[in-house]
Amino acid sequence: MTVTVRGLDVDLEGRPVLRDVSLEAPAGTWTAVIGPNGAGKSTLLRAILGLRRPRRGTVSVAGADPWALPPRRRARLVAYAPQNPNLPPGMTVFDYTLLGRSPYIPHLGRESARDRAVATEVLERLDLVGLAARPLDRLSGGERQRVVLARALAQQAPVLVLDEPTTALDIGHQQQVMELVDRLRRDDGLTVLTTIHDLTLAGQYADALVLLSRGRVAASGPPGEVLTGEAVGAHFGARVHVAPGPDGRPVVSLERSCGPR
Ligand SMILES: Nc1ncnc2c1ncn2[C@@H]1O[C@H](COP(=O)(O)OP(=O)(O)OP(=O)(O)O)[C@@H](O)[C@H]1O
Repeated sequence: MTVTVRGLDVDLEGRPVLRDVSLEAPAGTWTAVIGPNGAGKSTLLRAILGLRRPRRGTVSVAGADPWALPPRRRARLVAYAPQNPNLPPGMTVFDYTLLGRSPYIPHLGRESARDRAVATEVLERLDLVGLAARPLDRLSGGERQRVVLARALAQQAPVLVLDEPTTALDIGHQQQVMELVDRLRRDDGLTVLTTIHDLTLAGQYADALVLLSRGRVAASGPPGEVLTGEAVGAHFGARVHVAPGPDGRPVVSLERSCGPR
């Protein structure tokens, strides 16, 4: 399902946070929104989720305005793994994952065997089965992050929105999560939108990058075009070396200044 944003302005507490932002994420593609802290990346995702009302411009998910959709219909269309979710202490990993099935469970009804099977399968795919009975407040940071992703995947929505999905993960789990999302994108045609600070990881997995800077799109397109040393220098204030990796996608490394030892 295609996600389209056109000429979006969002204000928060009377301050402009997004200005004239446009992007198009065709069905079955992965778009990564990158940019420095405070650039407006999470706000853009929240506008796409229908959680922030634009001052101007439009958002369309599969032709629908997410702001206007009833929450259950919206949740069947778009799944979201936030950066800092509210995790009810005491709730188990399995029950939290099962919350992803809420849009399919009738009001005052109970989850079905299929809902439980979907939750179990997602936990298996994320290496979390051994933690299924563990309360959320007794997990490591990386385990918590994978559980939040598990809940979003259990939602089985055609659009997956992930806000910084790998920040707390070790390199093995980063690869596991990125590969899993990429497989779902290819096999089930999911449209993936993610913010991500690791520019090399963004360039490796995304079909397109959108570089946000001070609330505006500074560049967008294939990773090799967006991730240049000049752009990273200008918008992140970082000195980096960008070179094509083995697969031709850009690898971004920090350049250390050569001072006296
Ligand atoms: N609820 C809010 N009310 C007012 N201002 C907000 C609110 N949430 C975020 N902002 C401001 O909006 C701007 C964009 O924030 P946002 O969280 O979208 O940035 P970001 O690019 O995701 O940053 P980061 O990389 O640090 O997560 C920031 O200046 C932030 O202080």
